[in-house]
Amino acid sequence: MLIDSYDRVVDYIRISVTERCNFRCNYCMPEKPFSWVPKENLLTFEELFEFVKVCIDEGVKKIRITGGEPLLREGLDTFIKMIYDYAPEIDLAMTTNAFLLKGAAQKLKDAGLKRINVSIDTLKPEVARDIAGKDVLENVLAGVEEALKVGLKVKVNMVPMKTVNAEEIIDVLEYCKARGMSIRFIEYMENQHAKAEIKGLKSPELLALLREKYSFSDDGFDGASPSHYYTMDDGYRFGIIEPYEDDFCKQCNRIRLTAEGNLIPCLYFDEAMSIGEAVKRGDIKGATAVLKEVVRTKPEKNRWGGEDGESSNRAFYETGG
Ligand SMILES: Nc1nc2c(ncn2[C@@H]2O[C@H](COP(=O)(O)OP(=O)(O)OP(=O)(O)O)[C@@H](O)[C@H]2O)c(=O)[nH]1
Ligand SMILES: C[S@@+](CC[C@H](N)C(=O)[O-])C[C@H]1O[C@@H](n2cnc3c(N)ncnc32)[C@H](O)[C@@H]1O
Ligand code: SF4
Ligand code: SF4
Repeated sequence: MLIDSYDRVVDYIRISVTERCNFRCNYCMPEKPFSWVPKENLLTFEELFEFVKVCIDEGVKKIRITGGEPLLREGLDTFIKMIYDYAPEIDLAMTTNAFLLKGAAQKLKDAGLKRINVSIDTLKPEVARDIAGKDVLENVLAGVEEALKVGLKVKVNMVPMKTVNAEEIIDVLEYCKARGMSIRFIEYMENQHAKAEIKGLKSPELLALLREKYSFSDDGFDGASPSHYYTMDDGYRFGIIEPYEDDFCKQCNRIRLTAEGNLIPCLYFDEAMSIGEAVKRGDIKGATAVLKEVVRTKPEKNRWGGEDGESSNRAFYETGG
């Protein structure tokens, strides 16, 4: 079992399979990402799988495939099937922008993927174009319908931003509710890659807007999720993720792996250790030692808040969110 120095069990790994993306969301990526990881530095799915087996053998129970946009990586369904065949009980999930999902959903479901989290920031085509840098909404919504049709569980993530999509939070919530999908509003995190003018909506502002229409109770946190949950009178549940907070860090159960094999102990921490070289030369013992060291050095909580709050140079599209 992987236990960190604060007695937290680490049983969730988020694996970014590419940092590339077919969107340029202005809160996540600069218009021209400067340096993509060269293809030869990426871990192949076979190499990744060798490491995934170690993680599962060490007690990992939840694996999330993310990116960049994971659906851009060819052969993803084969990778998912490798994991599923090795450990069918794993909570195998993916976070995606859904642009390519319509054509991929059935294959992914057949391969063993259980659920997906989709980013939907707006239901207006022109707003989606402004955020993502191209016309994306039609494909995204078609992808979501297909995922539901093939039986994947779907959650939605929305980043509410002032003067961009704040007025749509009820519409997006209702869209999700009508389809039985839970929604989590993610507070915008400032970062050096995002468009400078963006101003995110903070949780109290969001709650005030939602209270104008609904009444709901505060359920607090649920397990290890960073999301704070609320239940409306009719039983529908929505969440708010305040990544700057650290009250959910006590339950933290996760580490992150980038596409080139950097293992990150905490979101937005600059520290990372590479398993890439060890895995590439077939040194699984070496990779396991790095995994254990990363878990051992996992910090108690993030360092964003407070007077000496820090930020990271690493972008969401590199860490996988
Ligand atoms: N501060 C902080 N924020 C996180 C962490 N994990 C996820 N988030 C935030 O939540 C967003 C959405 O995460 P998802 O990719 O949907 O994954 P998840 O929340 O683990 O999903 P579930 O397994 O469905 O609960 C991320 O982009 C982050 O903004 C974390 O460990 N710390
Ligand atoms: C980096 S994306 C990767 C997966 C996929 N491309 C997607 O968009 O779902 C993962 C999550 O990070 C969130 N994200 C990206 N930049 C963010 C920011 N600056 N603040 C808050 N959330 C952000 C996205 O909304 C998305 O839900
Ligand atoms: S949020 Fe996801 S879809 Fe948007 S640019 Fe970042 S990685 Fe791509
Ligand atoms: S901020 Fe770091 S310690 Fe806190 S939940 Fe996220 S990864 Fe875990």
